[in-house]
Amino acid sequence: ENILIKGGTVVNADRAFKADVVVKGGLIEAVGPGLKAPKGAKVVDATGKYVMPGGIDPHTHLEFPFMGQVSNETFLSGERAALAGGTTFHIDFALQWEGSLKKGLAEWKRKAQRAISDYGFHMAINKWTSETAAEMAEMVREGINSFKFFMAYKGALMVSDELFLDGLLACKKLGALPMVHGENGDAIALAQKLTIEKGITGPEGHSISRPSYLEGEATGRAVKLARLLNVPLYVVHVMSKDAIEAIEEGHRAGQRLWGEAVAGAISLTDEPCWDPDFKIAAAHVISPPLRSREHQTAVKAALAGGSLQLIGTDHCGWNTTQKAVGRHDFRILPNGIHGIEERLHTAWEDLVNAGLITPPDFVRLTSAEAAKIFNLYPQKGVIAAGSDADIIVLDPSVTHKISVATHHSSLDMNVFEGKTVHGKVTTTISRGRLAWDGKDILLEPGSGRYVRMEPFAPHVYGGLDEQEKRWIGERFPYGPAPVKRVGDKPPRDEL
Ligand SMILES: NC(=O)NCCC(=O)O
Ligand SMILES: [Zn+2]
Repeated sequence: ENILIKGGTVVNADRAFKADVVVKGGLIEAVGPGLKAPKGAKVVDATGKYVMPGGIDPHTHLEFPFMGQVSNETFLSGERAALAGGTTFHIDFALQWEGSLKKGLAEWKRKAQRAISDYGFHMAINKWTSETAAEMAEMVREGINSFKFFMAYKGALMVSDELFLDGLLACKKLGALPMVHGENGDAIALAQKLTIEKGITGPEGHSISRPSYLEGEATGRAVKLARLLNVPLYVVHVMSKDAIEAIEEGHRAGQRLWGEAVAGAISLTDEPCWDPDFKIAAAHVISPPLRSREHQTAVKAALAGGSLQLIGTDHCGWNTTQKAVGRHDFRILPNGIHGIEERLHTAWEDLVNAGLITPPDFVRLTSAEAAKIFNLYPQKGVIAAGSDADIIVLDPSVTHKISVATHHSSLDMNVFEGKTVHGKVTTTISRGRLAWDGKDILLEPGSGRYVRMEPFAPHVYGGLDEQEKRWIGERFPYGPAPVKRVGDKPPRDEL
């Protein structure tokens, strides 16, 4: 498909400028003023609109097997929702399967057979076997450059500090990025038991038993363990002031450290978890939990100020019947909320329209930074000649209300129900294909593509070797050489 996008304002992470964009053969062919339409090209009129790189969602769980069920949102329905909301690439979390990473990857490739957009995988590790380090290397050869470790979910996905440390070292050797879910799983398991014993069994018990300081504690621990080994670290779904402070402390210590906010934490609070209607309360259960307005304000300030660097969703879509399993015990209520379709619209409303960030900041937070971290830049995350033609057109003058009645997700609830947003994605182009025309999704099931992500992303690992060669003392306790003391005999090989 050849496409000319005419008359818009192109927004990249560094600047916004008036330009046309020509798309040919799945790539952006040219960006500049007064471009001519190639033969047979569709013309998209972007006058008065923003032309931006498609959204990259670094955190999704489609068809996620978790807490005894499989989340309802599939690759097909989830990507339809994503494209309608302007997200053209997402990274889904494959899980180690029966102890094997290879089996996990095969299982997630099977799930993605009906995909329609570009996607990639992270791999989560929860067991360390004699095969794990070798399998991690094999995953990197397969195009996975990030591994996730859960400090929460005791008895299921939770890892010990020992496993996490092994994982950090293995990641560093491979040039892969470790990711961490920071919540203290042991303490939460006990707090859950005590909450149930008090007679609190509903969704509010989920929030009560997961206080923000347990998120802060685990995030701080993860940050310090990464500091000990000098390994870059990515903290997923930061929900609290406490976790932000732990990340800021790591930044002050000079660590390579990224913090991800999720759409829900920017636009929602935990108040609905106390709603008398179980359906509404249950729909808002996610881990770490949504929090009070004070924490929401801190998350937005951290995105505006630079302590958090990107926005994902943690999209994990459960239907009300699936959530209903936890009606009398929040410990078995499937955790997770959605956002893959809403993320760009809600972030535009609550960050750009609210005057907290500029349109280029928006592109950095929703697309460019993720592309850099996961080593896809400038293939993705920028409107430039030679880049993948993953493009959105956003009309800032269109107002709409988010609703289950109009969303494209397969879910029967919407946690953003009734929210009015100013600005709408009217066109989405996925790898040069017109994917969304403001009314319909135009792509065929199975036309999606797995995208490899190579290790040693310059944005993450660039210069680390040189840094370590030069470090002495506290920040690099293993070198550069032991102190030679008076009276010590030289080692044998020096005699
Ligand atoms: N976040 C959540 O509640 N569900 C998905 C699993 C995870 O990311 O922790
Ligand atoms: Zn997640």
